[in-house]
Amino acid sequence: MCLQWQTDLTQAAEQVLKDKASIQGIILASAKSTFFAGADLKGVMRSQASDGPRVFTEIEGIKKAFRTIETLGVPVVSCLNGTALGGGWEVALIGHHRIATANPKTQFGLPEVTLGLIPGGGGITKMTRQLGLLAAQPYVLESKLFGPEEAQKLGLVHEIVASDDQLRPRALAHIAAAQGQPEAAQHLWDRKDYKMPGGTPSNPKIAGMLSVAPAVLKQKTRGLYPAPEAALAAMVEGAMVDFDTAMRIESRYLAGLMTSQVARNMINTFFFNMNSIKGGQSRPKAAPRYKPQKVGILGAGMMGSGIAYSQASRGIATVLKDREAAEKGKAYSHKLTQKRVDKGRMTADKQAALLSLIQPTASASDLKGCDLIIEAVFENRELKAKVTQEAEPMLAEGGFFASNTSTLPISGLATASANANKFVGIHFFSPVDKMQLVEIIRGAQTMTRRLRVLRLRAGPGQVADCGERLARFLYQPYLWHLCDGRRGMLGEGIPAPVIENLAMQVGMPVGPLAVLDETALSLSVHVLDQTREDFAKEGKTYQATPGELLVERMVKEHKRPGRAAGGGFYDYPAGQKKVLWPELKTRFEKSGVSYSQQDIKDRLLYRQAVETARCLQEGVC
Ligand SMILES: CCCCCCCCCCCCC[C@H](O)CC(=O)SCCNC(=O)CCNC(=O)[C@H](O)C(C)(C)COP(=O)(O)OP(=O)(O)OC[C@H]1O[C@@H](n2cnc3c(N)ncnc32)[C@H](O)[C@@H]1OP(=O)(O)O
Repeated sequence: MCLQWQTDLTQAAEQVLKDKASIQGIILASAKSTFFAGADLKGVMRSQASDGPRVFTEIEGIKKAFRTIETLGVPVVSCLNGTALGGGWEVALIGHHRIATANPKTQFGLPEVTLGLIPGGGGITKMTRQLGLLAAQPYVLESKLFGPEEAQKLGLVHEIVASDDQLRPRALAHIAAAQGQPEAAQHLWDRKDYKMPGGTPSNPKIAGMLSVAPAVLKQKTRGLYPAPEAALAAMVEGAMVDFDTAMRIESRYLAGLMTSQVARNMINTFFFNMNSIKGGQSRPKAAPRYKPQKVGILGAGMMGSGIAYSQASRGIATVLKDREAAEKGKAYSHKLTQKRVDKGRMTADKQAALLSLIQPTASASDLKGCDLIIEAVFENRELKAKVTQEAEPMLAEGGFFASNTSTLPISGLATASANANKFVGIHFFSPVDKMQLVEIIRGAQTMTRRLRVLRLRAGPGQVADCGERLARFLYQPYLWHLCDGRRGMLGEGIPAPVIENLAMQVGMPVGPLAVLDETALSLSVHVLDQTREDFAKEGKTYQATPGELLVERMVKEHKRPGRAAGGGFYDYPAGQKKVLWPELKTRFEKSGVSYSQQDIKDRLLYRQAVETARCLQEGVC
């Protein structure tokens, strides 16, 4: 929906109006494999708050042309050969009759709110009038997309054809059959006898539900996303007025959002940046994709067991080695898959096939022939060196070795390896089966080519390539510094519930103290001890931060090592929700400490911004 398209649309609408007498019907079709991708998001990115009035006029201009076509008095048929999203679906909705090609890859719907916008090209008004205020909500407020079959069930598509070449003949046949039938040239909502399915907001049942809808929505958005709130308002306000006024209400809300910083940020992040990542922007262009045939995992703790699951679920033969816990580690994959089997999301056969790929063992000789071995043992240099030296000789010709360490410098660990140039960090995140990020860390001697191959091999999702940043890694120091600031606040005497709640209010999924509990306070203390030792070896003294000292007290003095060990900043009563450890109040809170909620929010976010900028500066990609 770029400017050129807007001009062409206006001209086409003026033309059909002139030629009205000689037109029997109109076919909307696309010359591309995608039917229509909607508003020009690059154009939206360029808009500023001061463009509001102009954007409102543009939106209204587009909808006036839509209206000219759909109220001309002739049947309009949309031939949907492919995906129609956002403004693209709104174009499809001009048609009184919609025919789609059967294709499981085709997507229809209104993704606007995921981009900080609303379907203000008629999408809200028309979907609400077609489906009703309640049934339309998932499609408008939650951007639920749907394929041709679901569209047909919803009455949004009227015919499905097997192939694109059948679209035009079917459309022509429909137009021929519709001659002399005025209702075939009219939308449902333009008919005199139209009634909104389920009722309008004046219906007491609907009114009751609508009275709680803003609160329910706010619980989900925490008031941080303006688009879903605007979409709900446009739906409800629009349902109380005539069609044209409803369309204008939509346009007003959309113009405000389209020229907002929030929408620009969301479009940039969730569309353009995500597309670049998915398209492998930083991957080498020429290197072929590669999948290891056999992977060895050393250590069947929480991380090792999760990594074994992640490899096996991608069809990779996996050897899980642990002196005592290998069977237990494999049982973790059984537990994960059993939940899916129980819910009918996985067949028992598929579960059995996945589990058969995991070979638990206590013997290093079973690692023979692995083309990748990932060490995931306890964060202890001596232990890591020992298992590296034991396992490395088992690697297949050309194979390489990786450490899943989250805290220890790769170059240092690589000194235990006979092939430091084939030694890298592959850092998975906990819980491995859920977390998309995998961090690849180059040691000082890691061959770049090795790293490139690895980036194509790596785990579940996105990969960050970071050199050995600040002698630790990308995400870990990121989290470290963030959490350090936050636990430091607790040390200043700020009440723990205030820190946790304000973090959630700025958009974090859980509070920082909860995150620290998950990653284990004992791990932080272990790193602190190791850092002190490292400094001491160089004749220096490490000055621990207030945050580090607080966690050290939690672990060493109060015996609160974290969630896995039964409790940390939180208590975890069995079968109940976690609660903040009541003694935090007496041990850390300082009565009379003064703080501003806004300052705390800013501190939480500034730290994140500074760390992100530092990553960019250091070329992490
Ligand atoms: C001054 C302010 C200007 C104001 C403009 C006023 C316009 C007014 C319009 C108002 C009325 C309508 C309002 C409407 O309700 C709002 C919207 O429509 S929001 C947009 C909703 N659409 C989407 O979210 C779809 C986005 N696209 C996709 O999901 C996918 O591209 C696809 C359609 C599923 C196709 O996928 P693929 O085949 O894999 O193709 P690619 O994704 O690789 O895309 C190829 C290429 O095209 C670029 N591109 C795709 N869609 C858009 C887009 N909507 N805007 C801009 N560019 C788009 C994509 O980035 C790729 O580019 P490349 O990487 O090759 O450079």
